[in-house]
Amino acid sequence: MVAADGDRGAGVTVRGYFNEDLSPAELEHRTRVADDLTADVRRLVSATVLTDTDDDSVAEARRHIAAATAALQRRTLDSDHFGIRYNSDGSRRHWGNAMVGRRNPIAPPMVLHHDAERTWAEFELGAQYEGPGGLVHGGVLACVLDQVLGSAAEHAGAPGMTGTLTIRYRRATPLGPVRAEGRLDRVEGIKSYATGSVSTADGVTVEAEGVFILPRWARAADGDIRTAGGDA
Ligand SMILES: CCCCCCCC/C=C\CCCCCCCC(=O)SCCNC(=O)CCNC(=O)[C@H](O)C(C)(C)COP(=O)(O)OP(=O)(O)OC[C@H]1O[C@@H](n2cnc3c(N)ncnc32)[C@H](O)[C@@H]1OP(=O)(O)O
Repeated sequence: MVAADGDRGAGVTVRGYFNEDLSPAELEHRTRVADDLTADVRRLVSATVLTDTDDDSVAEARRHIAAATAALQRRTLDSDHFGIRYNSDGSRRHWGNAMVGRRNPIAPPMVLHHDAERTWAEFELGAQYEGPGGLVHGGVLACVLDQVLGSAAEHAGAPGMTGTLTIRYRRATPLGPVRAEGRLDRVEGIKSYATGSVSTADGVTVEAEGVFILPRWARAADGDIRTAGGDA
């Protein structure tokens, strides 16, 4: 495994990977704490968008939020990002990820499932993801598809950074439950080609194609990161 933010030699620096061996009990504990906290903050974000209460109640809420922020900041990570934290057995935590991070209230969250052919997630895009009135923001849908297609490529053993993502918005996507899915279509050397879609109960609303490229620094990493195991 590569070292945290380490120099890989030959000038190759990999940011954002932290070896942090956690026991199963500690990992289970941290997972529960993270899930509860993140769910609370997600409710707060949604309530912020949808509140129609009086000024005194807003002022009261703001005092509580300031106190909650101060409590969380009593001790913080040594880095300015969560990164990819991994155990030596290869299991990884992407808890800061904007789409799937379990410690990130910005993430919808999408829980990804995989089978031999596809990666998919079924989840809710609520009021905080609005673009046009009552509809999901197109950039959010691009984010969702970036993640699902990228994860499909990664899960199929051909990970890469997004080189090109092409999105076709076929119909508007109403806020509410959606399904996103992606699959790896083919691999050409360091480039993985994936396709996928977002759909609602009424059918496909968005289609996407992505080219995911194994970056130079990962090619130099002797497959260390590429061969890492599953997510926690
Ligand atoms: C185990 C290893 C892990 C590897 C890393 C995986 C990380 C992800 C893992 C898991 C994914 C989970 C899901 C994640 C989902 C979200 C992903 C994101 O949000 S990623 C952030 C947004 N994307 C960027 O920030 C990229 C910024 N761009 C770059 O870093 C480089 O430009 C990069 C890596 C795309 C290519 O740079 P070069 O230096 O490695 O490669 P050169 O030598 O320039 O090009 C190689 C080949 O690729 C083509 N190419 C280059 N850029 C292209 C592009 N944008 N589109 C299409 N082809 C491109 C070139 O024409 C060349 O092709 P020819 O060999 O000549 O056939």
